[in-house]
Amino acid sequence: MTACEPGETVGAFLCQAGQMLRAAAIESPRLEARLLLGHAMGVTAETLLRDSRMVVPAEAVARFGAALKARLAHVPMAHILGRQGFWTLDLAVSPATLIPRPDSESLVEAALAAFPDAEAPLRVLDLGTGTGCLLLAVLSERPRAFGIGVDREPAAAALAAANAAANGLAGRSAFLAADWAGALAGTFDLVLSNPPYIESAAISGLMPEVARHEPGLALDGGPDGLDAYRLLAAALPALLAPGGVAVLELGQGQRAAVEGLARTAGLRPLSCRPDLGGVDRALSLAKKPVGGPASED
Ligand SMILES: C[S@@+](CC[C@H](N)C(=O)[O-])C[C@H]1O[C@@H](n2cnc3c(N)ncnc32)[C@H](O)[C@@H]1O
Repeated sequence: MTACEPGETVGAFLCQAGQMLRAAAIESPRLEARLLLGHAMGVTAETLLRDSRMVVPAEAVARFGAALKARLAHVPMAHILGRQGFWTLDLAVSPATLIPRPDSESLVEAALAAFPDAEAPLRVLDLGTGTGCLLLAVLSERPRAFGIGVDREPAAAALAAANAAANGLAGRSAFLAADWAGALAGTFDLVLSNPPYIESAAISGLMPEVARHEPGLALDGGPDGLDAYRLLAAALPALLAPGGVAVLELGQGQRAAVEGLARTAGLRPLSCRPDLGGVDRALSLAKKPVGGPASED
Protein backbone atom coordinates (compact mmCIF):
# COMPACT_ATOMS: atom_id res chain seq x y z
CA MET A 1 0.00 0.00 0.00
CA THR A 2 1.52 3.40 -0.94
CA ALA A 3 1.85 5.96 1.83
CA CYS A 4 -0.54 8.90 1.62
CA GLU A 5 0.93 12.38 1.82
CA PRO A 6 0.15 13.94 5.21
CA GLY A 7 -1.92 17.10 5.52
CA GLU A 8 -5.39 18.60 5.39
CA THR A 9 -5.76 18.66 1.63
CA VAL A 10 -8.42 16.98 -0.49
CA GLY A 11 -5.73 14.71 -1.94
CA ALA A 12 -4.54 13.56 1.49
CA PHE A 13 -8.07 12.83 2.74
CA LEU A 14 -9.03 11.00 -0.44
CA CYS A 15 -5.91 8.85 -0.31
CA GLN A 16 -6.45 7.83 3.33
CA ALA A 17 -10.17 7.24 2.92
CA GLY A 18 -9.63 5.22 -0.26
CA GLN A 19 -7.24 2.92 1.57
CA MET A 20 -9.62 2.46 4.50
CA LEU A 21 -12.57 1.71 2.21
CA ARG A 22 -10.50 -0.76 0.18
CA ALA A 23 -9.46 -2.54 3.38
CA ALA A 24 -13.17 -2.83 4.29
CA ALA A 25 -13.79 -4.56 0.92
CA ILE A 26 -15.84 -1.68 -0.49
CA GLU A 27 -16.04 -2.23 -4.25
CA SER A 28 -15.22 1.24 -5.63
CA PRO A 29 -13.17 2.81 -2.82
CA ARG A 30 -11.72 5.79 -4.70
CA LEU A 31 -15.02 6.79 -6.27
CA GLU A 32 -16.87 6.45 -2.96
CA ALA A 33 -14.18 8.43 -1.12
CA ARG A 34 -14.69 11.26 -3.64
CA LEU A 35 -18.47 11.15 -3.31
CA LEU A 36 -18.31 11.19 0.49
CA LEU A 37 -15.80 14.04 0.65
CA GLY A 38 -17.74 16.00 -1.97
CA HIS A 39 -20.90 15.47 0.09
CA ALA A 40 -19.14 16.64 3.27
CA MET A 41 -17.76 19.74 1.54
CA GLY A 42 -20.91 20.53 -0.45
CA VAL A 43 -19.09 20.30 -3.80
CA THR A 44 -19.18 17.81 -6.66
CA ALA A 45 -16.74 14.91 -6.92
CA GLU A 46 -15.49 16.52 -10.16
CA THR A 47 -14.52 19.68 -8.29
CA LEU A 48 -12.36 17.58 -5.96
CA LEU A 49 -10.65 15.92 -8.91
CA ARG A 50 -9.79 19.32 -10.38
CA ASP A 51 -8.10 20.66 -7.22
CA SER A 52 -6.60 18.02 -4.98
CA ARG A 53 -4.48 20.62 -3.13
CA MET A 54 -7.59 22.43 -1.81
CA VAL A 55 -7.67 22.48 2.01
CA VAL A 56 -10.67 20.74 3.57
CA PRO A 57 -12.46 23.11 6.03
CA ALA A 58 -12.65 21.91 9.64
CA GLU A 59 -16.46 21.46 9.68
CA ALA A 60 -16.24 19.37 6.50
CA VAL A 61 -13.52 17.23 8.10
CA ALA A 62 -15.94 16.34 10.90
CA ARG A 63 -18.78 15.60 8.47
CA PHE A 64 -16.45 13.50 6.30
CA GLY A 65 -15.26 11.53 9.35
CA ALA A 66 -18.84 10.66 10.30
CA ALA A 67 -19.76 9.70 6.71
CA LEU A 68 -16.64 7.56 6.33
CA LYS A 69 -17.32 5.79 9.62
CA ALA A 70 -20.84 4.98 8.46
CA ARG A 71 -19.63 3.68 5.10
CA LEU A 72 -16.98 1.51 6.79
CA ALA A 73 -19.88 0.00 8.77
CA HIS A 74 -21.50 -0.79 5.38
CA VAL A 75 -24.26 1.79 5.59
CA PRO A 76 -25.33 2.12 1.91
CA MET A 77 -23.94 5.13 0.03
CA ALA A 78 -27.47 6.23 -0.84
CA HIS A 79 -28.39 6.40 2.85
CA ILE A 80 -25.33 8.49 3.64
CA LEU A 81 -25.85 10.82 0.68
CA GLY A 82 -29.63 10.75 1.25
CA ARG A 83 -30.33 10.52 -2.48
CA GLN A 84 -30.44 8.14 -5.41
CA GLY A 85 -30.95 8.74 -9.11
CA PHE A 86 -33.65 6.67 -10.81
CA TRP A 87 -34.71 7.03 -14.45
CA THR A 88 -34.38 10.81 -14.94
CA LEU A 89 -35.36 11.64 -11.36
CA ASP A 90 -33.40 12.62 -8.28
CA LEU A 91 -35.05 10.91 -5.31
CA ALA A 92 -34.66 11.21 -1.56
CA VAL A 93 -34.13 7.85 0.12
CA SER A 94 -34.39 6.66 3.71
CA PRO A 95 -34.04 3.47 5.74
CA ALA A 96 -37.86 3.19 5.65
CA THR A 97 -37.77 1.46 2.26
CA LEU A 98 -35.70 0.01 -0.55
CA ILE A 99 -33.08 2.12 -2.33
CA PRO A 100 -34.24 2.22 -5.98
CA ARG A 101 -32.21 -0.16 -8.17
CA PRO A 102 -31.23 0.35 -11.83
CA ASP A 103 -32.74 -3.10 -12.61
CA SER A 104 -36.17 -1.74 -11.70
CA GLU A 105 -35.96 0.73 -14.59
CA SER A 106 -36.90 -2.21 -16.84
CA LEU A 107 -40.41 -1.99 -15.29
CA VAL A 108 -40.65 1.61 -16.42
CA GLU A 109 -39.57 0.61 -19.93
CA ALA A 110 -42.15 -2.21 -19.98
CA ALA A 111 -44.90 0.13 -18.76
CA LEU A 112 -44.09 2.79 -21.36
CA ALA A 113 -43.97 0.13 -24.08
CA ALA A 114 -47.41 -1.13 -23.00
CA PHE A 115 -48.83 2.42 -23.27
CA PRO A 116 -46.84 4.06 -26.09
CA ASP A 117 -49.24 7.02 -26.54
CA ALA A 118 -47.54 9.77 -24.54
CA GLU A 119 -50.85 11.68 -24.30
CA ALA A 120 -52.93 8.80 -22.91
CA PRO A 121 -54.82 9.79 -19.72
CA LEU A 122 -53.68 6.74 -17.72
CA ARG A 123 -54.77 5.74 -14.22
CA VAL A 124 -51.75 4.17 -12.56
CA LEU A 125 -51.43 2.24 -9.30
CA ASP A 126 -48.08 1.41 -7.69
CA LEU A 127 -48.30 -1.25 -4.96
CA GLY A 128 -45.37 -1.14 -2.53
CA THR A 129 -44.33 2.26 -3.84
CA GLY A 130 -41.32 2.80 -1.52
CA THR A 131 -39.62 6.00 -2.70
CA GLY A 132 -42.30 6.28 -5.39
CA CYS A 133 -39.64 5.61 -8.03
CA LEU A 134 -41.70 3.47 -10.43
CA LEU A 135 -44.85 5.58 -10.32
CA LEU A 136 -42.99 8.89 -10.54
CA ALA A 137 -40.85 7.71 -13.46
CA VAL A 138 -43.98 6.71 -15.41
CA LEU A 139 -45.77 9.98 -14.54
CA SER A 140 -42.71 11.93 -15.69
CA GLU A 141 -43.04 10.31 -19.13
CA ARG A 142 -46.84 10.38 -19.45
CA PRO A 143 -47.96 13.97 -18.69
CA ARG A 144 -51.69 13.14 -18.68
CA ALA A 145 -51.36 10.18 -16.32
CA PHE A 146 -52.47 10.23 -12.66
CA GLY A 147 -51.25 7.75 -10.09
CA ILE A 148 -51.72 6.35 -6.62
CA GLY A 149 -48.85 4.86 -4.66
CA VAL A 150 -49.47 2.55 -1.70
CA ASP A 151 -47.03 1.35 0.92
CA ARG A 152 -47.66 -0.45 4.20
CA GLU A 153 -44.86 1.57 5.78
CA PRO A 154 -46.24 5.08 6.50
CA ALA A 155 -42.74 6.63 6.39
CA ALA A 156 -42.29 5.23 2.88
CA ALA A 157 -45.61 6.66 1.69
CA ALA A 158 -44.59 10.05 3.14
CA LEU A 159 -41.17 9.81 1.45
CA ALA A 160 -42.81 9.04 -1.90
CA ALA A 161 -45.13 12.04 -1.49
CA ALA A 162 -42.13 14.28 -0.79
CA ASN A 163 -40.35 12.89 -3.86
CA ALA A 164 -43.43 13.60 -5.97
CA ALA A 165 -43.44 17.21 -4.77
CA ALA A 166 -39.69 17.64 -5.31
CA ASN A 167 -40.04 16.39 -8.87
CA GLY A 168 -43.06 18.52 -9.75
CA LEU A 169 -45.44 15.55 -9.80
CA ALA A 170 -47.51 16.15 -6.64
CA GLY A 171 -50.48 17.41 -8.65
CA ARG A 172 -50.86 14.09 -10.45
CA SER A 173 -50.15 11.67 -7.64
CA ALA A 174 -51.44 10.60 -4.24
CA PHE A 175 -49.88 8.30 -1.69
CA LEU A 176 -51.33 6.31 1.16
CA ALA A 177 -50.19 3.86 3.77
CA ALA A 178 -52.18 0.65 3.39
CA ASP A 179 -51.93 -3.10 2.94
CA TRP A 180 -51.59 -3.59 -0.83
CA ALA A 181 -54.85 -2.54 -2.55
CA GLY A 182 -57.13 -3.35 0.40
CA ALA A 183 -58.08 0.30 0.92
CA LEU A 184 -58.83 1.03 -2.74
CA ALA A 185 -61.90 0.79 -4.94
CA GLY A 186 -61.87 1.26 -8.69
CA THR A 187 -59.75 0.06 -11.57
CA PHE A 188 -56.50 1.12 -13.18
CA ASP A 189 -54.98 1.06 -16.65
CA LEU A 190 -51.54 0.28 -15.30
CA VAL A 191 -50.62 -1.49 -12.06
CA LEU A 192 -46.95 -1.50 -11.11
CA SER A 193 -45.38 -3.47 -8.31
CA ASN A 194 -41.91 -4.34 -7.13
CA PRO A 195 -42.90 -6.46 -4.13
CA PRO A 196 -40.61 -8.03 -1.53
CA TYR A 197 -39.38 -11.25 -3.18
CA ILE A 198 -36.30 -12.55 -1.37
CA GLU A 199 -36.67 -15.94 0.31
CA SER A 200 -36.70 -15.31 4.07
CA ALA A 201 -33.78 -17.65 4.74
CA ALA A 202 -31.60 -15.96 2.08
CA ILE A 203 -31.77 -12.45 3.55
CA SER A 204 -29.02 -12.86 6.14
CA GLY A 205 -26.64 -13.98 3.38
CA LEU A 206 -27.12 -10.83 1.28
CA MET A 207 -24.44 -8.14 1.27
CA PRO A 208 -24.43 -6.25 4.58
CA GLU A 209 -25.61 -3.02 2.90
CA VAL A 210 -28.85 -4.84 2.12
CA ALA A 211 -29.24 -7.38 4.92
CA ARG A 212 -28.46 -4.91 7.73
CA HIS A 213 -29.70 -1.61 6.34
CA GLU A 214 -32.73 -2.20 4.12
CA PRO A 215 -36.02 -3.11 5.84
CA GLY A 216 -37.35 -6.64 5.99
CA LEU A 217 -40.75 -5.38 4.85
CA ALA A 218 -39.14 -4.37 1.54
CA LEU A 219 -37.16 -7.59 1.08
CA ASP A 220 -38.85 -10.58 2.70
CA GLY A 221 -41.02 -12.56 0.32
CA GLY A 222 -41.68 -15.41 2.75
CA PRO A 223 -40.28 -18.96 2.75
CA ASP A 224 -40.24 -19.32 -1.07
CA GLY A 225 -40.10 -15.60 -1.93
CA LEU A 226 -43.55 -15.72 -3.51
CA ASP A 227 -45.88 -14.63 -0.68
CA ALA A 228 -46.53 -11.17 -2.13
CA TYR A 229 -47.05 -12.49 -5.67
CA ARG A 230 -49.80 -14.81 -4.38
CA LEU A 231 -51.65 -11.85 -2.87
CA LEU A 232 -51.01 -9.57 -5.85
CA ALA A 233 -52.05 -12.16 -8.45
CA ALA A 234 -55.31 -12.71 -6.58
CA ALA A 235 -55.99 -8.96 -6.36
CA LEU A 236 -55.00 -7.89 -9.88
CA PRO A 237 -58.00 -9.10 -11.92
CA ALA A 238 -60.30 -6.78 -9.92
CA LEU A 239 -57.82 -3.89 -10.12
CA LEU A 240 -57.23 -3.90 -13.88
CA ALA A 241 -59.51 -1.90 -16.15
CA PRO A 242 -60.42 -3.41 -19.54
CA GLY A 243 -57.22 -3.24 -21.61
CA GLY A 244 -55.22 -2.76 -18.42
CA VAL A 245 -51.72 -4.10 -17.86
CA ALA A 246 -49.86 -5.04 -14.69
CA VAL A 247 -46.07 -4.95 -14.62
CA LEU A 248 -44.44 -6.88 -11.78
CA GLU A 249 -40.77 -7.00 -10.88
CA LEU A 250 -39.39 -10.52 -10.55
CA GLY A 251 -36.48 -11.91 -8.57
CA GLN A 252 -33.96 -14.01 -10.45
CA GLY A 253 -35.46 -17.36 -11.48
CA GLN A 254 -39.03 -16.50 -10.42
CA ARG A 255 -40.60 -16.06 -13.86
CA ALA A 256 -42.16 -19.53 -14.26
CA ALA A 257 -43.56 -19.59 -10.73
CA VAL A 258 -45.07 -16.09 -10.95
CA GLU A 259 -46.52 -16.74 -14.42
CA GLY A 260 -48.11 -19.88 -12.95
CA LEU A 261 -49.67 -17.91 -10.10
CA ALA A 262 -50.88 -15.28 -12.56
CA ARG A 263 -52.51 -17.83 -14.88
CA THR A 264 -54.26 -19.51 -11.96
CA ALA A 265 -55.63 -16.11 -10.92
CA GLY A 266 -57.06 -15.44 -14.40
CA LEU A 267 -54.24 -13.32 -15.80
CA ARG A 268 -52.41 -13.66 -19.11
CA PRO A 269 -48.62 -13.23 -19.30
CA LEU A 270 -47.88 -10.80 -22.15
CA SER A 271 -44.08 -10.47 -22.10
CA CYS A 272 -41.11 -10.39 -19.78
CA ARG A 273 -38.44 -7.72 -20.15
CA PRO A 274 -34.89 -8.47 -19.07
CA ASP A 275 -32.82 -6.10 -16.98
CA LEU A 276 -29.38 -4.86 -18.07
CA GLY A 277 -27.85 -8.13 -16.83
CA GLY A 278 -30.19 -10.22 -19.01
CA VAL A 279 -32.27 -11.46 -16.04
CA ASP A 280 -36.06 -11.77 -16.62
CA ARG A 281 -37.16 -8.78 -14.54
CA ALA A 282 -40.37 -7.04 -15.65
CA LEU A 283 -43.34 -9.36 -16.16
CA SER A 284 -46.31 -7.80 -17.99
CA LEU A 285 -49.74 -9.31 -17.39
CA ALA A 286 -53.24 -8.68 -18.71
CA LYS A 287 -56.63 -9.91 -17.62
CA LYS A 288 -57.96 -12.86 -19.61
CA PRO A 289 -61.09 -11.79 -21.46
CA VAL A 290 -64.27 -13.20 -19.91
CA GLY A 291 -65.10 -16.41 -21.78
CA GLY A 292 -61.67 -16.28 -23.48
CA PRO A 293 -59.22 -19.16 -23.80
CA ALA A 294 -57.97 -20.66 -20.52
CA SER A 295 -54.35 -19.90 -21.40
CA GLU A 296 -52.41 -18.15 -24.15
CA ASP A 297 -50.13 -21.15 -24.70
C1 LIG B 1 -39.00 -4.14 -2.93
S1 LIG B 1 -39.63 -2.66 -2.17
C2 LIG B 1 -39.97 -1.72 -3.64
C3 LIG B 1 -40.00 -0.24 -3.42
C4 LIG B 1 -40.10 0.57 -4.72
N1 LIG B 1 -41.33 0.31 -5.42
C5 LIG B 1 -38.93 0.26 -5.62
O1 LIG B 1 -39.13 -0.34 -6.69
O2 LIG B 1 -37.80 0.59 -5.28
C6 LIG B 1 -41.22 -3.23 -1.64
C7 LIG B 1 -42.08 -2.20 -0.96
O3 LIG B 1 -43.33 -2.83 -0.65
C8 LIG B 1 -43.76 -2.39 0.62
N2 LIG B 1 -44.68 -3.40 1.15
C9 LIG B 1 -44.38 -4.60 1.72
N3 LIG B 1 -45.50 -5.23 2.09
C10 LIG B 1 -46.53 -4.42 1.75
C11 LIG B 1 -47.95 -4.53 1.88
N4 LIG B 1 -48.52 -5.59 2.44
N5 LIG B 1 -48.71 -3.52 1.41
C12 LIG B 1 -48.14 -2.43 0.84
N6 LIG B 1 -46.80 -2.28 0.69
C13 LIG B 1 -46.01 -3.26 1.15
C14 LIG B 1 -42.47 -2.22 1.41
O4 LIG B 1 -42.66 -1.36 2.52
C15 LIG B 1 -41.52 -1.66 0.35
O5 LIG B 1 -41.54 -0.26 0.32
